[in-house]
Amino acid sequence: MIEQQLALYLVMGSQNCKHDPVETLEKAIQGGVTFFQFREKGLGSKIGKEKIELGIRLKEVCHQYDVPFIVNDDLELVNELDADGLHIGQKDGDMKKMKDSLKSYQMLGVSTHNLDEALEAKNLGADYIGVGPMFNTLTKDDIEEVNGPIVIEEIREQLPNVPLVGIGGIKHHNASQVIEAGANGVAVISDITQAESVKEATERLVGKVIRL
Ligand SMILES: Cc1ncc(COP(=O)(O)OP(=O)(O)O)c(N)n1
Ligand SMILES: Cc1ncsc1CCOP(=O)(O)O
Ligand SMILES: [Mg+2]
Repeated sequence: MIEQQLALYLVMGSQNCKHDPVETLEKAIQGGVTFFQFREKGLGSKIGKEKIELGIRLKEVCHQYDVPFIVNDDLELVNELDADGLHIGQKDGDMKKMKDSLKSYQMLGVSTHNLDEALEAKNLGADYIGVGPMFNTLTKDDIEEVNGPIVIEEIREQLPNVPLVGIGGIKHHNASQVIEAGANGVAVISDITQAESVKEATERLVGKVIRL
């Protein structure tokens, strides 16, 4: 189930959006987004009450279309919004503690950059693993080295059944490389959030990630 849901994963905060964030999410879901992460972070992002209010509206949109609503980094916000899960990176705290703090219906996603981190994340009970950066990106300024879809191939060889998603610099013209390497899906920010037509940009990506 989660393997199919990960097909087209939108990661987004208001700071990423060319248009209104709630509209952006709705159009993206109508275009084919299947999984969502609220990542309100960095320059221009909302904080405090405004962040919570935006989270509430984005979760409503997700649930209207049966799309899981995941929160980036912040366990407190997961609880406040009763999100469907938490996504954490290697520097976001004790993975085991985070996993244990979640409710049984909440998923844990973990960011990794190589096979060793993926094996550790799997052992600690990650429900899915993000791998990146696949390609160069200007969206996140503290990215690790770009090693490309080959890292997905290495992880897939050792972990044939783990739900995997690639992230970083993924656009409609390179998304199929990530899927062919063995990912269940791609996670995207700017190719969708910066598009003039969010729905059309999403539809272009769908064509590259759905296995026929
Ligand atoms: C699906 C997915 N994969 C990777 C990341 C990156 O997480 P992290 O390294 O913790 O960086 P931030 O996103 O917190 O800046 C992600 N968010 N989602
Ligand atoms: C959150 C994150 N984690 C690794 S790269 C990245 C940014 C992805 O953004 P884009 O899809 O615009 O390259
Ligand atoms: Mg993080």
